[in-house]
Amino acid sequence: MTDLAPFYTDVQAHYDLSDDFFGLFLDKTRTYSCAYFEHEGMTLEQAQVAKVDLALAKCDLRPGMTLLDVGCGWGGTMMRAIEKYDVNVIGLTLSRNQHDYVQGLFDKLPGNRSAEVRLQGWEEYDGGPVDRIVSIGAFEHFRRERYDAFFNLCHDLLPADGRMLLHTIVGYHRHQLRDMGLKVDRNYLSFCKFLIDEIFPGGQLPEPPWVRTGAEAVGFRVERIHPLQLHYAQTLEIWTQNLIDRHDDAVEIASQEVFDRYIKYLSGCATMFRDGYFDIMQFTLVK
Ligand SMILES: C[S@@+](CC[C@H](N)C(=O)[O-])C[C@H]1O[C@@H](n2cnc3c(N)ncnc32)[C@H](O)[C@@H]1O
Repeated sequence: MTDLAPFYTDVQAHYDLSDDFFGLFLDKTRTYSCAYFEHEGMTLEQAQVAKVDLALAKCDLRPGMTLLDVGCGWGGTMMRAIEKYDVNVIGLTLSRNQHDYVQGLFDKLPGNRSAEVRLQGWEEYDGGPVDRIVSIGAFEHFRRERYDAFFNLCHDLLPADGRMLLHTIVGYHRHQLRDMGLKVDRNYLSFCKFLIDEIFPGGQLPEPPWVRTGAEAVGFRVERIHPLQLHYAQTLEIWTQNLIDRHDDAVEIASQEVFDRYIKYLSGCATMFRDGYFDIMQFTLVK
Protein backbone atom coordinates (compact mmCIF):
# COMPACT_ATOMS: atom_id res chain seq x y z
CA MET A 1 0.00 0.00 0.00
CA THR A 2 1.22 3.50 -0.80
CA ASP A 3 0.23 6.86 0.68
CA LEU A 4 -1.07 8.07 -2.72
CA ALA A 5 -4.76 8.78 -3.29
CA PRO A 6 -6.15 7.27 -6.52
CA PHE A 7 -7.67 9.62 -9.10
CA TYR A 8 -11.25 8.54 -8.38
CA THR A 9 -12.96 11.67 -9.70
CA ASP A 10 -11.13 11.67 -13.05
CA VAL A 11 -11.58 7.96 -13.64
CA GLN A 12 -15.23 7.83 -12.57
CA ALA A 13 -15.96 10.80 -14.85
CA HIS A 14 -15.28 8.45 -17.75
CA TYR A 15 -16.29 4.93 -16.69
CA ASP A 16 -19.37 5.78 -14.64
CA LEU A 17 -21.17 7.50 -17.52
CA SER A 18 -23.59 4.56 -17.93
CA ASP A 19 -23.09 0.80 -18.30
CA ASP A 20 -25.94 0.76 -20.83
CA PHE A 21 -24.16 3.37 -22.96
CA PHE A 22 -20.88 1.40 -23.05
CA GLY A 23 -22.91 -1.72 -23.82
CA LEU A 24 -24.00 -0.11 -27.12
CA PHE A 25 -20.56 -0.35 -28.66
CA LEU A 26 -18.55 -2.88 -26.64
CA ASP A 27 -18.87 -6.63 -27.24
CA LYS A 28 -20.72 -8.96 -24.89
CA THR A 29 -17.68 -9.42 -22.61
CA ARG A 30 -17.57 -5.60 -22.19
CA THR A 31 -13.84 -5.58 -22.83
CA TYR A 32 -12.81 -1.94 -23.18
CA SER A 33 -9.31 -2.22 -24.65
CA CYS A 34 -7.58 -3.20 -27.89
CA ALA A 35 -8.82 -6.51 -29.34
CA TYR A 36 -6.51 -8.98 -31.12
CA PHE A 37 -7.68 -9.96 -34.61
CA GLU A 38 -5.53 -13.04 -34.69
CA HIS A 39 -7.28 -14.60 -37.70
CA GLU A 40 -9.13 -13.21 -40.68
CA GLY A 41 -12.88 -12.82 -40.15
CA MET A 42 -12.96 -12.78 -36.35
CA THR A 43 -15.85 -10.99 -34.66
CA LEU A 44 -15.08 -8.29 -32.10
CA GLU A 45 -16.01 -10.66 -29.28
CA GLN A 46 -13.73 -13.42 -30.62
CA ALA A 47 -10.91 -10.90 -31.00
CA GLN A 48 -11.39 -9.64 -27.44
CA VAL A 49 -11.21 -13.17 -26.08
CA ALA A 50 -8.09 -13.72 -28.24
CA LYS A 51 -6.52 -10.59 -26.72
CA VAL A 52 -7.28 -11.74 -23.18
CA ASP A 53 -5.89 -15.20 -24.02
CA LEU A 54 -2.77 -13.58 -25.47
CA ALA A 55 -2.24 -11.61 -22.26
CA LEU A 56 -2.99 -14.49 -19.89
CA ALA A 57 -0.75 -16.93 -21.81
CA LYS A 58 2.15 -14.55 -21.15
CA CYS A 59 1.45 -14.80 -17.39
CA ASP A 60 2.13 -18.57 -17.20
CA LEU A 61 -0.85 -19.21 -14.90
CA ARG A 62 -1.33 -22.50 -13.12
CA PRO A 63 -4.36 -23.83 -11.21
CA GLY A 64 -4.72 -22.41 -7.72
CA MET A 65 -2.57 -19.34 -8.35
CA THR A 66 -3.88 -15.86 -7.48
CA LEU A 67 -4.07 -13.31 -10.28
CA LEU A 68 -4.36 -9.60 -9.55
CA ASP A 69 -6.06 -7.58 -12.31
CA VAL A 70 -5.18 -3.90 -11.91
CA GLY A 71 -7.93 -1.98 -13.70
CA CYS A 72 -10.29 -4.91 -14.21
CA GLY A 73 -13.06 -3.02 -16.03
CA TRP A 74 -16.22 -5.11 -16.34
CA GLY A 75 -14.35 -8.28 -15.38
CA GLY A 76 -13.83 -10.08 -18.71
CA THR A 77 -10.17 -10.91 -18.12
CA MET A 78 -10.82 -12.35 -14.66
CA MET A 79 -13.79 -14.41 -15.88
CA ARG A 80 -11.64 -15.89 -18.64
CA ALA A 81 -8.77 -16.57 -16.23
CA ILE A 82 -11.09 -18.44 -13.87
CA GLU A 83 -12.64 -20.43 -16.72
CA LYS A 84 -9.43 -21.26 -18.57
CA TYR A 85 -6.82 -21.49 -15.82
CA ASP A 86 -8.77 -22.30 -12.63
CA VAL A 87 -7.18 -19.49 -10.63
CA ASN A 88 -8.22 -17.18 -7.79
CA VAL A 89 -8.68 -13.58 -8.85
CA ILE A 90 -8.62 -10.12 -7.30
CA GLY A 91 -9.73 -7.20 -9.45
CA LEU A 92 -9.24 -3.50 -8.78
CA THR A 93 -11.29 -0.73 -10.34
CA LEU A 94 -12.00 2.90 -9.48
CA SER A 95 -15.43 2.75 -11.15
CA ARG A 96 -18.48 2.12 -8.97
CA ASN A 97 -20.51 0.82 -11.91
CA GLN A 98 -17.79 -1.64 -12.90
CA HIS A 99 -17.35 -2.78 -9.31
CA ASP A 100 -21.07 -3.50 -8.91
CA TYR A 101 -21.28 -5.21 -12.31
CA VAL A 102 -18.32 -7.51 -11.57
CA GLN A 103 -19.67 -8.27 -8.09
CA GLY A 104 -22.87 -9.40 -9.82
CA LEU A 105 -20.87 -11.76 -12.06
CA PHE A 106 -18.90 -13.16 -9.12
CA ASP A 107 -22.07 -13.72 -7.05
CA LYS A 108 -23.21 -16.22 -9.67
CA LEU A 109 -19.87 -18.03 -10.04
CA PRO A 110 -19.82 -21.74 -9.31
CA GLY A 111 -16.66 -23.43 -8.06
CA ASN A 112 -14.50 -23.01 -5.02
CA ARG A 113 -11.86 -20.57 -6.19
CA SER A 114 -12.01 -17.12 -4.64
CA ALA A 115 -13.05 -14.16 -6.79
CA GLU A 116 -12.93 -10.70 -5.32
CA VAL A 117 -13.48 -7.28 -6.84
CA ARG A 118 -12.45 -4.19 -4.94
CA LEU A 119 -13.45 -0.56 -5.44
CA GLN A 120 -9.86 0.40 -4.82
CA GLY A 121 -6.85 1.79 -6.64
CA TRP A 122 -3.54 -0.05 -6.76
CA GLU A 123 -2.32 2.87 -4.65
CA GLU A 124 -4.49 1.58 -1.76
CA TYR A 125 -4.11 -2.17 -2.34
CA ASP A 126 -3.52 -4.00 0.92
CA GLY A 127 -4.64 -7.50 -0.03
CA GLY A 128 -1.30 -9.25 0.30
CA PRO A 129 0.96 -11.08 -2.16
CA VAL A 130 -0.25 -12.54 -5.45
CA ASP A 131 1.30 -14.94 -7.98
CA ARG A 132 0.68 -13.02 -11.20
CA ILE A 133 -0.44 -9.53 -12.22
CA VAL A 134 -2.26 -8.41 -15.34
CA SER A 135 -3.11 -4.81 -16.17
CA ILE A 136 -4.87 -4.00 -19.43
CA GLY A 137 -5.66 -0.45 -20.48
CA ALA A 138 -5.32 1.13 -17.02
CA PHE A 139 -1.72 2.41 -16.98
CA GLU A 140 -2.84 5.37 -19.15
CA HIS A 141 -4.55 6.72 -15.99
CA PHE A 142 -1.63 6.35 -13.58
CA ARG A 143 0.59 9.35 -14.52
CA ARG A 144 4.35 9.29 -14.89
CA GLU A 145 5.20 10.58 -11.42
CA ARG A 146 3.57 7.42 -9.99
CA TYR A 147 5.20 4.80 -12.20
CA ASP A 148 7.98 4.12 -9.65
CA ALA A 149 5.43 3.54 -6.90
CA PHE A 150 3.34 1.31 -9.18
CA PHE A 151 6.21 -0.86 -10.38
CA ASN A 152 7.63 -1.10 -6.86
CA LEU A 153 4.32 -2.29 -5.48
CA CYS A 154 3.89 -4.88 -8.25
CA HIS A 155 7.44 -6.15 -7.81
CA ASP A 156 6.92 -6.48 -4.03
CA LEU A 157 3.61 -8.35 -4.43
CA LEU A 158 5.04 -11.03 -6.74
CA PRO A 159 7.04 -14.14 -5.76
CA ALA A 160 10.56 -14.87 -7.03
CA ASP A 161 9.22 -16.38 -10.28
CA GLY A 162 6.54 -13.70 -10.63
CA ARG A 163 5.28 -12.40 -13.97
CA MET A 164 3.26 -9.40 -14.95
CA LEU A 165 1.59 -8.47 -18.21
CA LEU A 166 1.18 -4.75 -18.74
CA HIS A 167 -0.89 -3.71 -21.77
CA THR A 168 -0.94 0.02 -22.45
CA ILE A 169 -1.38 2.61 -25.17
CA VAL A 170 1.84 4.51 -25.82
CA GLY A 171 2.47 7.91 -27.35
CA TYR A 172 5.55 9.70 -28.61
CA HIS A 173 7.29 13.01 -28.00
CA ARG A 174 6.72 15.47 -30.85
CA HIS A 175 10.39 15.32 -31.89
CA GLN A 176 10.10 11.58 -32.23
CA LEU A 177 6.87 11.87 -34.21
CA ARG A 178 8.69 14.19 -36.62
CA ASP A 179 11.58 11.71 -36.89
CA MET A 180 8.97 9.07 -37.73
CA GLY A 181 7.79 11.31 -40.59
CA LEU A 182 4.53 12.30 -38.85
CA LYS A 183 3.32 15.89 -38.84
CA VAL A 184 2.72 17.49 -35.43
CA ASP A 185 0.11 19.96 -36.62
CA ARG A 186 -2.89 21.78 -35.19
CA ASN A 187 -5.19 18.79 -35.85
CA TYR A 188 -3.00 16.42 -33.87
CA LEU A 189 -2.52 18.85 -30.97
CA SER A 190 -6.18 19.81 -30.75
CA PHE A 191 -7.28 16.15 -30.82
CA CYS A 192 -4.89 15.33 -27.94
CA LYS A 193 -6.27 18.30 -25.99
CA PHE A 194 -9.84 17.13 -26.68
CA LEU A 195 -8.99 13.65 -25.32
CA ILE A 196 -7.61 15.04 -22.07
CA ASP A 197 -10.22 17.78 -21.62
CA GLU A 198 -13.34 15.85 -22.58
CA ILE A 199 -12.72 12.09 -22.55
CA PHE A 200 -9.94 11.03 -20.18
CA PRO A 201 -9.33 13.82 -17.65
CA GLY A 202 -5.97 13.37 -15.94
CA GLY A 203 -4.87 10.71 -18.43
CA GLN A 204 -1.32 10.54 -19.79
CA LEU A 205 0.09 8.30 -22.49
CA PRO A 206 3.49 6.84 -21.57
CA GLU A 207 6.33 6.79 -24.09
CA PRO A 208 7.69 3.22 -24.50
CA PRO A 209 11.05 3.92 -22.76
CA TRP A 210 9.20 5.25 -19.69
CA VAL A 211 7.64 1.82 -19.22
CA ARG A 212 10.82 -0.12 -19.84
CA THR A 213 13.05 2.00 -17.61
CA GLY A 214 10.39 2.23 -14.88
CA ALA A 215 10.01 -1.55 -14.80
CA GLU A 216 13.75 -2.24 -15.00
CA ALA A 217 14.52 0.28 -12.26
CA VAL A 218 12.69 -1.85 -9.68
CA GLY A 219 14.21 -5.13 -10.88
CA PHE A 220 11.85 -6.45 -13.55
CA ARG A 221 13.29 -7.89 -16.75
CA VAL A 222 11.37 -6.88 -19.84
CA GLU A 223 10.98 -10.23 -21.57
CA ARG A 224 8.95 -9.06 -24.54
CA ILE A 225 7.35 -5.93 -26.00
CA HIS A 226 4.53 -6.83 -28.35
CA PRO A 227 3.02 -3.96 -30.41
CA LEU A 228 -0.58 -4.32 -31.62
CA GLN A 229 -1.11 -0.93 -33.30
CA LEU A 230 -3.39 -1.84 -36.20
CA HIS A 231 -5.45 -4.15 -34.01
CA TYR A 232 -6.52 -1.08 -32.03
CA ALA A 233 -7.37 0.83 -35.20
CA GLN A 234 -9.67 -2.04 -36.19
CA THR A 235 -11.19 -2.28 -32.69
CA LEU A 236 -11.95 1.44 -32.63
CA GLU A 237 -13.46 1.36 -36.12
CA ILE A 238 -15.82 -1.41 -35.01
CA TRP A 239 -16.75 0.46 -31.80
CA THR A 240 -17.45 3.59 -33.89
CA GLN A 241 -19.70 1.69 -36.28
CA ASN A 242 -21.49 -0.09 -33.42
CA LEU A 243 -22.27 3.25 -31.80
CA ILE A 244 -23.47 4.77 -35.09
CA ASP A 245 -25.76 1.76 -35.53
CA ARG A 246 -27.24 2.41 -32.07
CA HIS A 247 -27.53 6.19 -32.45
CA ASP A 248 -31.13 6.43 -31.25
CA ASP A 249 -30.46 4.32 -28.16
CA ALA A 250 -27.35 6.36 -27.40
CA VAL A 251 -29.33 9.62 -27.51
CA GLU A 252 -32.01 8.10 -25.30
CA ILE A 253 -29.51 6.76 -22.73
CA ALA A 254 -27.18 9.78 -22.80
CA SER A 255 -27.70 12.66 -25.27
CA GLN A 256 -26.87 13.78 -28.81
CA GLU A 257 -23.97 15.75 -27.35
CA VAL A 258 -22.48 12.64 -25.69
CA PHE A 259 -23.03 10.63 -28.88
CA ASP A 260 -21.19 13.25 -30.95
CA ARG A 261 -18.36 13.44 -28.42
CA TYR A 262 -17.90 9.66 -28.43
CA ILE A 263 -17.95 9.41 -32.21
CA LYS A 264 -15.27 12.09 -32.37
CA TYR A 265 -13.21 10.25 -29.73
CA LEU A 266 -13.55 6.72 -31.13
CA SER A 267 -13.14 7.59 -34.81
CA GLY A 268 -10.36 10.09 -34.09
CA CYS A 269 -8.42 7.52 -32.07
CA ALA A 270 -8.88 4.96 -34.86
CA THR A 271 -7.17 7.43 -37.22
CA MET A 272 -4.38 8.08 -34.70
CA PHE A 273 -3.59 4.35 -34.52
CA ARG A 274 -3.92 3.83 -38.31
CA ASP A 275 -1.63 6.77 -39.04
CA GLY A 276 0.97 5.72 -36.44
CA TYR A 277 0.67 8.52 -33.86
CA PHE A 278 -0.43 6.13 -31.08
CA ASP A 279 0.60 2.52 -30.54
CA ILE A 280 -0.47 -0.15 -28.09
CA MET A 281 1.99 -2.56 -26.52
CA GLN A 282 1.98 -5.58 -24.26
CA PHE A 283 5.02 -5.55 -21.96
CA THR A 284 5.86 -8.92 -20.38
CA LEU A 285 7.69 -8.21 -17.12
CA VAL A 286 9.41 -10.98 -15.19
CA LYS A 287 11.18 -11.02 -11.85
C1 LIG B 1 -9.95 1.15 -20.22
S1 LIG B 1 -10.49 0.36 -18.74
C2 LIG B 1 -9.85 -1.26 -19.06
C3 LIG B 1 -10.61 -2.31 -18.34
C4 LIG B 1 -10.23 -3.75 -18.62
N1 LIG B 1 -8.88 -4.05 -18.22
C5 LIG B 1 -10.48 -4.10 -20.06
O1 LIG B 1 -9.51 -4.39 -20.77
O2 LIG B 1 -11.63 -4.12 -20.45
C6 LIG B 1 -9.39 1.03 -17.47
C7 LIG B 1 -9.60 0.48 -16.07
O3 LIG B 1 -8.56 0.99 -15.23
C8 LIG B 1 -9.11 1.28 -13.96
N2 LIG B 1 -8.19 2.16 -13.23
C9 LIG B 1 -7.78 3.41 -13.55
N3 LIG B 1 -6.93 3.87 -12.60
C10 LIG B 1 -6.79 2.88 -11.68
C11 LIG B 1 -6.04 2.74 -10.46
N4 LIG B 1 -5.28 3.72 -10.00
N5 LIG B 1 -6.15 1.57 -9.79
C12 LIG B 1 -6.92 0.57 -10.24
N6 LIG B 1 -7.64 0.64 -11.37
C13 LIG B 1 -7.59 1.79 -12.09
C14 LIG B 1 -10.48 1.84 -14.29
O4 LIG B 1 -11.31 1.83 -13.15
C15 LIG B 1 -10.91 0.85 -15.39
O5 LIG B 1 -11.46 -0.29 -14.79
